[in-house]
Amino acid sequence: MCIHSFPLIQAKLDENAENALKVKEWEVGMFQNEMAVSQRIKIRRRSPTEPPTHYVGPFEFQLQNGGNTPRNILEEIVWNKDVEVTKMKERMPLSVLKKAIENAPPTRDFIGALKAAHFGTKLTGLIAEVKKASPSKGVLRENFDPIAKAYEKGGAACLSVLTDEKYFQGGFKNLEAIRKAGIQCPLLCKEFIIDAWQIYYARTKGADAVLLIAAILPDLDIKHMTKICKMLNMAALVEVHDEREMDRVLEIEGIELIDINNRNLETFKVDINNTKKLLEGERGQVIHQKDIIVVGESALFTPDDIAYVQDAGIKAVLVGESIVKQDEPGKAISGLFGKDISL
Ligand SMILES: O=C(O)c1ccccc1NCC(=O)[C@H](O)[C@H](O)COP(=O)(O)O
Repeated sequence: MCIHSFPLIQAKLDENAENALKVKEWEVGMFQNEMAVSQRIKIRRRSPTEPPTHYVGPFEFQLQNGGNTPRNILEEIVWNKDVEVTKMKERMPLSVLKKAIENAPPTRDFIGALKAAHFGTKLTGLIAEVKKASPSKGVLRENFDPIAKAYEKGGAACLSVLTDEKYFQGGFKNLEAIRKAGIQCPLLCKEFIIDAWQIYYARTKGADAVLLIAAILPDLDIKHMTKICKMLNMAALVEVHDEREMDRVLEIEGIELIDINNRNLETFKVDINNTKKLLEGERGQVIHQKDIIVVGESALFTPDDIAYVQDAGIKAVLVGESIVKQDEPGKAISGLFGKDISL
């Protein structure tokens, strides 16, 4: 019997084929991408003037000329990341990473650590960031070798480690070194993830969680990557900056951890009111119903800042600059919270 006798099955097959095609189109950056536009993602995956090297079905891509300068820093980072990841994938195919993961030590429970910190103390759990430099602030700290230990001693629940070399002077070597130094805190790989391969790679380097940025990933990618994280026993911290991104992410099933970035990654403008704005009204209710842990991120400098975002409904904060720049980062944590949170 022919499949056309079963219209429902045929419809499902058509839908799957259409989804697969959409993913492919997204991956090869077709026409600045219909799908990205429909989700109002302004960040293009790669420079539109690169030579067409991909095919979808019978069609060869004719990428349009023009607009080959990144429109903002985030787009520039993503275009560079695309080139970097393509080269890394050639050197280290997924099959090699999967083999390495088979023998890797188990991951640590990132979400569990944040919940324990929050529900144990009723304070916000701290994700302390190991960040040498950033595009907006330049070099923040020359030497941060002992900083992870100081953070842990100072009461951090988890650590965030920048692994991008070009823009943040970070690296996977830092992630590996921190893991090998006997740090117990779960580790977030703070990267610009545009390809699922990077999640496997992060896992081989000791990450317990990865960052997925809604401004650069369409829903299908977030969905797919979240599933990969679950499969690898890792947490996915999904970053949003505006209402549109928050609404998209709240529609995706299985999201457990959302981070509201107070920094606009296209303009560098920071505003901690952003956290409050995105948690108000119906969005806050949905987050509560779905039992999602929300992290407040960027530009948090004082106990008043922490109290403000906590009152808005966040359960954890991700903090870089205000503690990484201090001579004694452990003590800086107490200063930030207005009390010793290591007890
Ligand atoms: O900080 C930047 O300049 C930046 C530019 C482009 C993409 C990401 C960027 N930063 C990542 C972050 O948002 C921060 O590292 C993180 O939120 C911590 O912020 P802070 O406590 O203000 O250092």
